Order: sequence, then structure tokens, then C-alpha cells
Amino acid sequence: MARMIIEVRDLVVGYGAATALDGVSLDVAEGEMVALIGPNGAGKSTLVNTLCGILAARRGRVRVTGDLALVPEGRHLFAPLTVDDNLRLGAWRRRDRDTAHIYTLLPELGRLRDRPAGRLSGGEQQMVALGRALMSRPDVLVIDEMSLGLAPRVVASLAAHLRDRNAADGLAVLLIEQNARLALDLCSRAYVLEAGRVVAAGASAELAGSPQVAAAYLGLEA
Ligand SMILES: Nc1ncnc2c1ncn2[C@@H]1O[C@H](COP(=O)(O)OP(=O)(O)OP(=O)(O)O)[C@@H](O)[C@H]1O
Repeated sequence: MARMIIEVRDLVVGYGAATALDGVSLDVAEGEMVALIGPNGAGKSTLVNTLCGILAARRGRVRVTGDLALVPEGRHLFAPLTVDDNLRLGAWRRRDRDTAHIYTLLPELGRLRDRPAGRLSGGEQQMVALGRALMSRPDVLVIDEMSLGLAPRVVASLAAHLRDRNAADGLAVLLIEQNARLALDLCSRAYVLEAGRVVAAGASAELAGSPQVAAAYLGLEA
């Protein structure tokens, strides 16, 4: 059986009197690409912050076995620093901060390496955020709203890079997306989170074929 990289069991997380995650269980195995979809306010960011240790569980547990890197919503690049310097920051915990392999993996970044990150397009910035996360040579990437505000062509190219890293290096991915079509295309399994609870989970192909998911997330008639 594949080793689990992320294991979330019966997780309860809240803010003050409010409960944002109410008994969530979710797994990502080694080399697996898993999607988490859900509407605004479902609890997706709360889960990301709990996985990263920013928020504490009130009940249940979160276990991450291996190195996790986050591609955060909104990218959070250092605008005045060059692309190359932003990439280096992704390896701040490592002795090896050589960026050469990132330009091989993501060739689009090569011609941008000396440009300030703040003067790049949204798509270029997202590519830098992905490269920065890959700098730590993680076992699993948690990607929060990768496609937000980006043109379909850019999204397709980011998705192709993720597929390549998954196929070539066994990189596991937890893709948190409002773009359900992208998430279900790219990932083999998916969870649907609504109001802090997992309301559906399973193979992406099965979820995409379910009338409820199709109607709520894919814009198709139930
Ligand atoms: N700092 C906070 N204090 C109080 N309540 C919060 C806080 N952050 C989030 N919440 C609430 O927790 C619930 C889950 O929010 P969360 O941001 O995790 O959802 P989300 O799925 O990431 O939404 P979005 O897609 O809009 O980013 C929501 O009801 C939200 O209002």
C-alpha cells in the first residue's frame, strides 16, 4: 500500500465560537494528485493553514510525513526582488540554493530571472511561486487557488508542469481549487468541502459524473 504523505483525521478547527472545519478526514498518498474543491467559505484556507501549522486543531489530527511546500493563494512574492532571488527564498532551509534546475523544469522563467517579481504578469508570478515551492525539493505541494484570475493558456501550462513533476519525480499534490473542471481533470481523486464538512469524495471521473457535483461545480444541469 502507498505511504500516506498527508493524513487528516476528524479534524475540527475554529475561530472563536465559529467552527470552520467540522470533522474533516482526507488523505494524500505518495505520488498522488488529489483535489479539494468547494465554494467560498467552505474551509479550504483553514485546512491549508492547519496543514502548515499556522492554525491548531481543536480535535482530530493532521500528520504530514515528508516535506510539504505551499504555493499560497495570491502568490506572496517579494515584489522588489528578482525572480532568481524569489526562487532562492524557497530554499532558505537548504544549503543548496542553486536555481539552475528550476529553469530546466520551468523554462518560461529563464528569460525572466533578473526581472523584479512585482513587474511580471499574474501568470508569470504564479510560475515563480510554483518554482519557489519546488526549490525545497518537496515530497508534496499544497497549491491554493493556482488558477485564480489567470488565462486558460497559462493555467494549462501550469497544469502541464505539475503533471510532468508528478510523472517524473512522483511529486504528490493537494490542489485546492475553485476551478473544479481543472481540479478534476488534473487529479485522480477529489474531495468536495462544503460548510466545513466533506460532502463527497472519490475518483475524479466518478465525481465529475455525479449530477450534484456537475450542477454545483461544473455548471452542468443536474
Ligand atoms: N480569521 C477568521 N476569523 C473568523 N472566522 C473566520 C476567519 N477566517 C475564516 N473564517 C470563517 O471560517 C469559514 C471558512 O473560511 P475559509 O477562509 O477557510 O474558507 P475558504 O473555503 O478558504 O473560502 P474562500 O474560497 O473564500 O477563500 C468561513 O465561514 C469564514 O467566514
